[in-house]
Amino acid sequence: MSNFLPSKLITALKKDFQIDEEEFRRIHRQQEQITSIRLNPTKWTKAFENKDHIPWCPTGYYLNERPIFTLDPLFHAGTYYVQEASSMFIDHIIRSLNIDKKASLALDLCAAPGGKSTLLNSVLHPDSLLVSNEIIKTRVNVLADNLTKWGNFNVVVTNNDPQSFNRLPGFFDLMLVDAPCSGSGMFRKDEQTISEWSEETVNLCSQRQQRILSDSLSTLKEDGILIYSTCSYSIEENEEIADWLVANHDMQSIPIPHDLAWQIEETRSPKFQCHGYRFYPHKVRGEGFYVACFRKKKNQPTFNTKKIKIEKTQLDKAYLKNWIKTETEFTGLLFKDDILIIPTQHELNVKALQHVLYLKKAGTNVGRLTKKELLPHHELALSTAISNQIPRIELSLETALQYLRKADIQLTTEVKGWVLACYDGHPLGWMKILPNRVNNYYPKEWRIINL
Ligand SMILES: C[S@@+](CC[C@H](N)C(=O)[O-])C[C@H]1O[C@@H](n2cnc3c(N)ncnc32)[C@H](O)[C@@H]1O
Repeated sequence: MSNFLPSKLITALKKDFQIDEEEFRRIHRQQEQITSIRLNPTKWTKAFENKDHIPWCPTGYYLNERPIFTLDPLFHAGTYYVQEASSMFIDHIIRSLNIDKKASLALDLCAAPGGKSTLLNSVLHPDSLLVSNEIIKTRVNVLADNLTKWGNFNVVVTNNDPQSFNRLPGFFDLMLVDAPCSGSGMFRKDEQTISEWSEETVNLCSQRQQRILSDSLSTLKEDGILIYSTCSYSIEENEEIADWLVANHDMQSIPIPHDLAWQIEETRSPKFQCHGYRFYPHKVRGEGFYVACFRKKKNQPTFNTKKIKIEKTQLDKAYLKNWIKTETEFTGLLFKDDILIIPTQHELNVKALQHVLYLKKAGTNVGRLTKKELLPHHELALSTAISNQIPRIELSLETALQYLRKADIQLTTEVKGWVLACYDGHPLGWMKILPNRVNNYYPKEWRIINL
């Protein structure tokens, strides 16, 4: 593969960053596949104990081989996310800037499929609200599904153009822009990115990155933090964007303290000496990645939430008490016939978002009220807010896979009615146990096929 690495990129990397060409080519020749996962702290599993830790992320682990994740029920239960190791450095950034110490309103602007959103959702303070946005309609479903599996209800998924966030000036404390890029950092994982790489693509990506940022930066509060990242090696998409942010948007670069033994390269941008962090696969156990942090110094008028009307919800909370953990502070909203729960302290924020954006998902969908009963939603089964009083049935690996294929299940049990199908203690979804059969309520569109 290394012979095909674009020579123009290598020449630029040698000139601008003095990379070791031999080592860079050698690592691309090796075709080593690094597999890494990040555990969900609210759905802890011991299945990966004794694996190597990713040094910059306490919940990140390297696996020795790549299992078929689709055949692992714990994957479907949301106990971990398969994520490239370098990008887990965002966990370290949040902790070293103490962003996790207090509740924040956070926006992940380019969020699908949800790797960094699930990370933010875990590392931010639990009283935070995360808004995960994806512009491309066909990619929003996978983002919403991954956040549903992750299980927290302090999340909203939106499907909007970055420009739409101008309608919420000065709203967010934290904004992550993991921008679409030329993808050279993924050369080892995806050979197609090599043939698609050109200087022209790099320049187009750089223009698009500027457009995305200038279209949306007004939504960040004064003194709010911007984390900007790409999986590109090109200076035009990284350090030059950092300079452009300082020159045009009053952003101030923030250094990130880190352990030198991690072999992450700290760079300085050509004009304003902005701090940036580069991950090279011949130096770290991970793929190519760039990240930089900024504080917004510009005076920024803020969105007036007083404009938002809160209508009294008609929901009788007592009706939900058997389904939701007693300690959960939630507000129930009626959306069409479904009941959604969101954290009480974010009711106004969710209403503000609903006012100006297209919401694909808000909080946890608990289910639908029929005349006779609550028909529980799949989101509730995977939610960390679900009551511990709901009956659970532990399935063997074989039966769990049958369940996930939405096949018929045979069970011998005294329990009747709505039951959580569990694997290794973690809910996978609903079953309804009737006198003569078990109804499998795993969503059709989620079922495992062809395996
Ligand atoms: C690098 S990927 C994001 C990966 C994601 N943050 C994660 O960790 O799983 C970039 C995302 O930006 C989206 N995107 C593409 N063009 C965009 C645009 N013009 N404005 C905003 N987002 C865009 C892509 O659809 C893609 O989902």
